Amino acid sequence: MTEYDYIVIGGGSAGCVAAARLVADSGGTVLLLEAGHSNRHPLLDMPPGIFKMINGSKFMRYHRTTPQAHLDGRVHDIPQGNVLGGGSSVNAQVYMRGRPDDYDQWNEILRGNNDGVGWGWKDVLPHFIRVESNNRLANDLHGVDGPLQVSDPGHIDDTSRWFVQAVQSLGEPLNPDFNGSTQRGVGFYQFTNRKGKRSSAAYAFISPQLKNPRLTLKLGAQVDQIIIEDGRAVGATYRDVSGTHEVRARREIVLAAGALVTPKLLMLSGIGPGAHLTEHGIEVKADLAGVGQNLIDHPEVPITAYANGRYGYYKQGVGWRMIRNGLQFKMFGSGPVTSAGVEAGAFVNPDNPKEPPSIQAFFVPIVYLDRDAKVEMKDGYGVTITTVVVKPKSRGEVRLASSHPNDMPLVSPNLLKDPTDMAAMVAGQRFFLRAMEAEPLAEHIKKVVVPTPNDTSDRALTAHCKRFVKTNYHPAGTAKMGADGDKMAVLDAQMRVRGIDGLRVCDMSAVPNINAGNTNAPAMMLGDRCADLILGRIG
Ligand SMILES: Cc1cc2nc3c(=O)[nH]c(=O)nc-3n(C[C@H](O)[C@H](O)[C@H](O)COP(=O)(O)OP(=O)(O)OC[C@H]3O[C@@H](n4cnc5c(N)ncnc54)[C@H](O)[C@@H]3O)c2cc1C
Repeated sequence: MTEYDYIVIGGGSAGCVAAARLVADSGGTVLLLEAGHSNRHPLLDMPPGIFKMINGSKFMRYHRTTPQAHLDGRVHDIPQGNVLGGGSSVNAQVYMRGRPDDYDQWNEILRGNNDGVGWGWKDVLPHFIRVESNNRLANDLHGVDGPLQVSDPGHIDDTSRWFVQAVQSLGEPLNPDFNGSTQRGVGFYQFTNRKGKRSSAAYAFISPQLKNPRLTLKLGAQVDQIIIEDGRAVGATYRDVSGTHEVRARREIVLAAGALVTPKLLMLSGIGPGAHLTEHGIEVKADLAGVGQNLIDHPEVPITAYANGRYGYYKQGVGWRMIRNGLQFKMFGSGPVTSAGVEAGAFVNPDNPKEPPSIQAFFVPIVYLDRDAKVEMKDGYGVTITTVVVKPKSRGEVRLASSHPNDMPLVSPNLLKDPTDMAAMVAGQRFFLRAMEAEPLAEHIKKVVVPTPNDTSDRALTAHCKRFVKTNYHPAGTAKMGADGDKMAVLDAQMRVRGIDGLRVCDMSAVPNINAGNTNAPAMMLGDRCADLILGRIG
């Protein structure tokens, strides 16, 4: 049987960062087990490749929700990365951290019994900075020499500029840095790519370590279980094309299989709600009621419109336009191939602009609906604004379908179930329907088709949201850190699984609450911090 000092399970955004740091700084050996494919593929490298993959690709694992009663029984997809780099290899690359108060809230939750480990903004900011290499911003909030390439969009479509101007005409300020001193406003996002190439966790963190003899990377290695002996995590079993293997960890195991699979693996290993495990014939090693609970995701609802001219990215990825764009990129390193397909966005609070933003918006220069949106729409030139509730109150859960590792977990995200989330989303939809009617965007719009703009009553917009709400791809919180007195806490402030030695969780499962914004950068921060905790460099 093979032994390593550390085993990292899941080579996604957090797992790659943690593994790379442990290889570089611990002096020990590290085994990184990743179930998915290699990240070396042109579609993954190209910033807009996501739009070719989102509706069907081997690089994604398509989780399905259970029927959502509050959405009239609808079932929707939750795609997650199935590739080295995880979400960071397939995502839309928007670089976002959230707000300082997101992390100060975690700190409050953990205050009192945190072993001196702070989780406030001042504690996490150094990790964001260390990871980052920004191509425009250099100040006390941004890093310029980290491994992760963060850049302004390589190409900006005219429609994105019209959107930014339209939202300003509604009274929102232009924001040059959504990760700066204030989140509110409209502007152009920054992205985890550079010069037309994605900067995933795989490229930024693992590639530089590939020749390091202390790193062993196994792809296509699906972990089935963590081996627990006498209350300590000592190894894992995984399967690949050559069969089933058992590996051992001398020091620690770090679990980072993502917020939907991490709780499944904990439960398959006997760590979770006792009654639920017993129901599936699994021996209980640690009765932790919180495993799989507290599932948080950002709900997203589209507004789509046809354009009255040949605007946006429709057909830019097929036929002669694809050849022209490819040539432009090869010869000059510019053009649509350098855009992630999303360039502009906004953070607003339609109910009270003086309060922190409640809604994030993404402007997409195509007609864009997910594969499970059951609506007949003709192809054509157009644009989409998706609105996202940034601090949702709804909570869902992940449970086991069976004790068989091949079965996907049962996922119930309960998006928009809490009435305050629905009210925020309806207000967001109403606000951005106005943006579609504001100049200079309005003069290029032929017709808004989803939702029907003729009826913006609460009743009609609520029905629209129930019909179209889907994931913004940010599941989180299913193995949360929490204080000693919190019966639902799975991890302590050092990301250690309560009641089990030698096991930490460092992916988006670990967060007590979701940050107000996209989640790739926070996942990388968690991976970096977990490595520091293991190395004894915090607290
Ligand atoms: C389509 C899409 C678009 C997104 N867009 C953005 C965006 O623009 N900006 C942003 O900031 N965030 C975005 N996100 C979200 C962000 O990428 C994720 O929140 C982040 O990558 C999560 O990191 P993680 O480490 O928690 O999990 P992941 O990155 O999902 O890593 C989990 C890893 O574990 C592996 N794994 C799973 N099961 C097993 C197993 N049994 N054994 C071994 N390995 C296993 C998976 O293959 C995966 O590589 C997007 C996500 C998706 C899917």
